[in-house]
Amino acid sequence: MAFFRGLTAVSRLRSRVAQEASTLGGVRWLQMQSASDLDLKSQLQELIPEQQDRLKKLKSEHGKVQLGNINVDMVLGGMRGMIGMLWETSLLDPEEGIRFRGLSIPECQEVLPTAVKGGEPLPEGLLWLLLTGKVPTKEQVDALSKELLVRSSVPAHVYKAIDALPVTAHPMTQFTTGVMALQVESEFQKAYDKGLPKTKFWEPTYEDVLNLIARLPPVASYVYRRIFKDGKSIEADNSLDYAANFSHMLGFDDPKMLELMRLYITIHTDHEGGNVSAHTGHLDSKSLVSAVSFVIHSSEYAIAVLIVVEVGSALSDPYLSFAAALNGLAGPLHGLANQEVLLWIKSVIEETGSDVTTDQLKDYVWKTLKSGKVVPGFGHGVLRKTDPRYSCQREFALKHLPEDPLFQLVSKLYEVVPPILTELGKVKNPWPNVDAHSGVLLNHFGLSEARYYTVLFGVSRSMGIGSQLIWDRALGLPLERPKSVTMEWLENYCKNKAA
Ligand SMILES: CC(=O)SCCNC(=O)CCNC(=O)[C@H](O)C(C)(C)COP(=O)(O)OP(=O)(O)OC[C@H]1O[C@@H](n2cnc3c(N)ncnc32)[C@H](O)[C@@H]1OP(=O)(O)O
Ligand SMILES: O=C([O-])CC(=O)C(=O)O
Repeated sequence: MAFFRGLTAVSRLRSRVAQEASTLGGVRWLQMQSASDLDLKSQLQELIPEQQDRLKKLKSEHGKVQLGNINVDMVLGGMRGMIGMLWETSLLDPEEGIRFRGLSIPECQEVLPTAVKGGEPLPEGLLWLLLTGKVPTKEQVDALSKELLVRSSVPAHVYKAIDALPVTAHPMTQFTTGVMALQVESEFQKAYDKGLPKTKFWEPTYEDVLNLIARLPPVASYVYRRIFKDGKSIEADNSLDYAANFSHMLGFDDPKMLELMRLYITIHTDHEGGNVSAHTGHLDSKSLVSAVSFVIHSSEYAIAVLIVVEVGSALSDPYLSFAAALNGLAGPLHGLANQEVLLWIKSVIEETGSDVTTDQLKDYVWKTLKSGKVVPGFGHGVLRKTDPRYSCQREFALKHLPEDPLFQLVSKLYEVVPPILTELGKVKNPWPNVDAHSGVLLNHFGLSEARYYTVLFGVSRSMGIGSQLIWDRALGLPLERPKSVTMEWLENYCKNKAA
């Protein structure tokens, strides 16, 4: 499998598609693609043996090669910089940001199929790329859109489980509850119970992941309409692609909003494996935590959970893993930051009025810091430059909503916040991250309920976490179980080392 790097890779890709197209007669080639060319699972079936051999070779030839030293700071500092996990779908560079299977965000915007000419990439295309490492044709993307649509029906008990919660429950609580309720349909769990051999684990995992991704938009929009629109839900429009249909079910049909949703879902999918949500999903056994927390909310649902717990800690299915991931995403230092940013921006305006001056903004940032809070949307655990996900959202705003007052405030914050964070002397990255920008874009098109934003993030992240989970099973990756130590152990170790 080719993993493409840099712009040269993009041109290589382009010429490969062009070559094949001309050999077989241009557009006709596209029409002549066989059913298996258009079927994602068949594509994976071909790729998996190759990758299994690759991993085997890596292990046998280079298994003992050292990847660096672990020091005490790393152990005490949240494992920053420690390489400890295989994650095939994306890789994060501190300076240039995320690459999905080797392609940067601008490169994805250039080569992935779009719904409108020159528009934003279709997230189905990114899903195909994450899973196969290959840039799909428009026909492949359309086939995947249809496949997701076919898989998208949600059993009634899911909505009942959500309805068991008070309408005031946080949207993420309601959303995760819906995901947990979907779990009762897990193909993986059924196959595992029947004694499916390990070599075939990836197949029901694939079914679960695709079903999960397909069913998240109806569940997520149900939560939105339940909380903010008096429970009046909107039917899916089967003529639309994944992101557009999601936007439609939420109640937003402006063509620019559909484009925003395509961009939003594309860029939030994956951020290599060490971020809180991806790592939690990968770790699997953490799912038990979310399973148990659910029992508190709904007795109807608790029955499902108790069945799951029997297999959960050994090999959790994609629903359990993803629910665990969502619980991590719901933390304010991670995915909840996009909610926090808009609320914070609105609080600035509340305090200073809409014509906020640079000095007023500086004062407000200092006030936030002095009250012991972080400035949401700035800083990062890995990145050391402006997040390219921020930059592409800024490009979108410059193109579609340059006059929006909140966008202008976000632009002002870009100038004001980094020098202040730098002045603190401890912040490793003073630049904005993805969450600094998304809220004002959504708000512009009428999706102004900030508390809901992390649900959108969750829908998108299912594509990254789900894709890697399929590969985890295909490659037979083992249970993750790093070693922990006590302070006493570290003190003794360091004393002995010094002696
Ligand atoms: C999708 C995402 O998850 S992107 C991140 C979304 N989160 C946010 O935007 C919240 C604001 N940002 C932050 O809290 C942090 O920058 C994080 C959590 C993203 C990264 O944390 P770390 O890797 O620990 O960052 P870093 O090493 O720079 O932290 C050093 C110090 O600077 C502080 N710091 C970092 N960013 C900020 C910030 N935006 N505002 C105030 N202080 C900050 C940290 O709290 C830490 O302080 P401490 O030593 O007193 O505990
Ligand atoms: O990479 C991280 O730690 C956080 C982040 O930006 C993401 O998960 O999207």
